[in-house]
Amino acid sequence: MAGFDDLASERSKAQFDVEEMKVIWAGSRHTLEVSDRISRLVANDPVFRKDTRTMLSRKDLFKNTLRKAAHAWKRIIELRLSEEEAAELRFYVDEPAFMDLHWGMFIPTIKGQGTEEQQQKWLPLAYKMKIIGCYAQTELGHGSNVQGLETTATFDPQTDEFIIHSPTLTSSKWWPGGLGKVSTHAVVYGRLIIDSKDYGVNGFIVQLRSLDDHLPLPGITIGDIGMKFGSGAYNTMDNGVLRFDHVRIPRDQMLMRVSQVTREGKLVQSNVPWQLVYGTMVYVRQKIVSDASCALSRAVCIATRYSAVRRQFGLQSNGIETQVIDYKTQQSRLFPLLASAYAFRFVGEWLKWLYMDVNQRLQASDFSTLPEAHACTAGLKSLTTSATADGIEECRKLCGGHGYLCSSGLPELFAVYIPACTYEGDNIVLLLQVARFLIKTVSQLGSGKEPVGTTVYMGRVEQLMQCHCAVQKAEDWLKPSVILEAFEARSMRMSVASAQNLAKFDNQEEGFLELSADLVQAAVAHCQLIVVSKFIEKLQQDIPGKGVKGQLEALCNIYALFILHKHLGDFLSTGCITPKQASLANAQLRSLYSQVRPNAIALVDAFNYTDHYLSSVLGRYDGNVYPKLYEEAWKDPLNDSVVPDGYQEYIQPILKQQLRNARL
Ligand SMILES: CCCCCCCCCC/C=C\CCCCC/C=C/C(=O)SCCNC(=O)CCNC(=O)[C@H](O)C(C)(C)COP(=O)(O)OP(=O)(O)OC[C@H]1O[C@@H](n2cnc3c(N)ncnc32)[C@H](O)[C@@H]1OP(=O)(O)O
Ligand SMILES: Cc1cc2nc3c(=O)[nH]c(=O)nc-3n(C[C@H](O)[C@H](O)[C@H](O)COP(=O)(O)OP(=O)(O)OC[C@H]3O[C@@H](n4cnc5c(N)ncnc54)[C@H](O)[C@@H]3O)c2cc1C
Repeated sequence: MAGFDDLASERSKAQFDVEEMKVIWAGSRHTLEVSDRISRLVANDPVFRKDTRTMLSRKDLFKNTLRKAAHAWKRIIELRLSEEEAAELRFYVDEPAFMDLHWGMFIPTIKGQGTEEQQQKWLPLAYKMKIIGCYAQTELGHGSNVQGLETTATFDPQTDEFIIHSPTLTSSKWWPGGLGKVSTHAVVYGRLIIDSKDYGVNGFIVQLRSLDDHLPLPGITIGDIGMKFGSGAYNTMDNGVLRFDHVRIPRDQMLMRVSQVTREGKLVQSNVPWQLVYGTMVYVRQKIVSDASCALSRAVCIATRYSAVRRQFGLQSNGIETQVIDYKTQQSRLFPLLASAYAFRFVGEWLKWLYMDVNQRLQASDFSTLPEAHACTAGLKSLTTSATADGIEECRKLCGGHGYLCSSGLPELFAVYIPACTYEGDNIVLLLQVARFLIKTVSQLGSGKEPVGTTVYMGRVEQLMQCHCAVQKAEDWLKPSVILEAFEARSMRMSVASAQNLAKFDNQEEGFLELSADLVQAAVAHCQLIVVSKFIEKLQQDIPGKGVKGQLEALCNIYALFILHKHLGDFLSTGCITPKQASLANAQLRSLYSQVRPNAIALVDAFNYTDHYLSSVLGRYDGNVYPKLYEEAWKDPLNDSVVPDGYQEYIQPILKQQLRNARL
């Protein structure tokens, strides 16, 4: 049987220790053990089946999600799972649901923006799921522009309460996940008004529904905002609409870590920067970067396995056609995505560390690294989600016609993933934040304030503005120092050029708007440098296992040279490399593809995904694609009857020419 033999033979060709690569991918032996155990637990539980998801009506789909969420919670309690194991279980259940927002945003917001007392009051309730919360920031009229939110929270000194109100239609909360049908509580972002004075946006804990009968509390109008892109996909989530009509909450339900309102109605600022009100977004953006490597690797795993099973043209002497993975065009589209999945994994790991480091500093009242953390999370969220969304679609095309079938798993993965380019900050809006940070850094060069963190390279501005790439032969592109210098010089020169162009404007804000398309490109260049440099740093660690390091080096070089090839215009126009060096990079890339080719299947096996998680007939571990595709087709409800419903009303009259006769 084609698929079985092909994948078995591919696996036997691997030149590295797959089990050790699994550890590298997972992050540690411990994480691998947990994710392996929990993914199998989910895969073997019939309640977590997901093969009918794309065929259910919205109501049935949603109820099924509720059933799975309740079952997941039951299993978490029964098995006494740790926080880490519970998070893995929710991940492998693989269905966007209110739980994501409760655990992923509501709880972190209370932890990050609540005082000690507020945490003590609310967190135990939330941890035990006695209340279910969501994150209600975006409104019908404003999402990106958080300072433009219109919901008001007016302090009433008579009663020691805030009055939460939606003064306009556009102030309706719109989009929050989990809000539409499930959440009992929300962190609501609104304008703090004291004595008619507007103190800007803050977070408030508001109860939305009765804990007895789930009905909305007085003054609250609430519902789901309707069907979203694709079948199944994100429609398991109840993204909601919410309006307040003078709803009163006690004063102590304003999240008061950043600023406090006293009983007398005085606003007291604590020593933490006001930007901490935006802290949950930084936390989630960091998570989204790790999630990007999961979504991309999932699509790549499907496309790689299928490319080894699928054969087209080129009869060989043994009468067998060529595996499509052997076509150079297939490799040049697929292997950069494989390399990107690994690159995003490692930059995600680093970003997690950076976030923890910033958090520890914040506890010790050191706020110095917050701007860098904001820029890195915003930029990398944008870079990785855009590349992943495009990458999933490319994987669909790599699978030819069968990739368009829901049973390939790719259409739903694409539909569920693409909003990541929008939620937690539109990707362009976020890159503009990075650009502001870069322009600020460039403007401070020479002022005595040394660039820090990921902008340290900018301290070598003179060298980077003048350096010439030393590549003379294709293999020179394999040297990490050569790659790093080219990426640093490109980023430096693009930022400096943007800053110089900006300086020509009398009004900096106007200049920023006028040059924003170029500024976005400079931000992308900086973020790509971060990804490349973190991959290179990873390779400097001790990497055990036969051949593992060699494979990762090849992937790192593929990622870097692919980006160089894709953005050749930047590298050439800034004079970082010559056209001859560009063509040597291309030759090296081709040679790297040949190096990865025999290891491709093993490199995707190292993700350690179960067939349940992949939910793809094309990506099956055993490669048994054709019989399963055939089998899946017959499961479609349209095939329940041989003659379709509607035959007599709509097909028969055409065939019998009754319709034409009626018109004549
Ligand atoms: C097949 C089935 C598969 C199923 C898979 C299921 C898997 C599920 C896995 C899901 C994974 C993740 C789940 C995600 C769920 C997502 C739910 C979505 C939630 C949301 O979207 S919540 C809403 C998010 N909203 C936004 O992000 C809004 C974006 N806008 C902003 O962030 C800001 O308004 C702004 C930054 C764009 C601008 O703000 P503004 O106040 O105008 O500020 P500026 O004037 O520009 O800046 C002022 C200074 O503040 C600094 N700053 C800005 N932001 C921050 C920050 N966050 N932290 C620190 N500092 C910040 C800025 O740099 C300026 O500083 P300066 O004065 O220059 O020094
Ligand atoms: C599936 C999904 C789940 C979500 N979940 C939540 C949730 O749980 N809680 C919550 O509060 N919100 C949630 N959101 C809302 C989400 O955070 C916002 O949609 C997002 O921040 C983008 O804001 P917007 O919709 O206002 O886009 P807009 O800002 O209106 O963007 C429209 C266009 O304008 C451009 N644009 C906007 N501003 C600028 C600028 N300054 N310069 C240049 N171009 C600009 C953008 O690039 C984009 O092309 C969710 C959204 C989705 C799609």
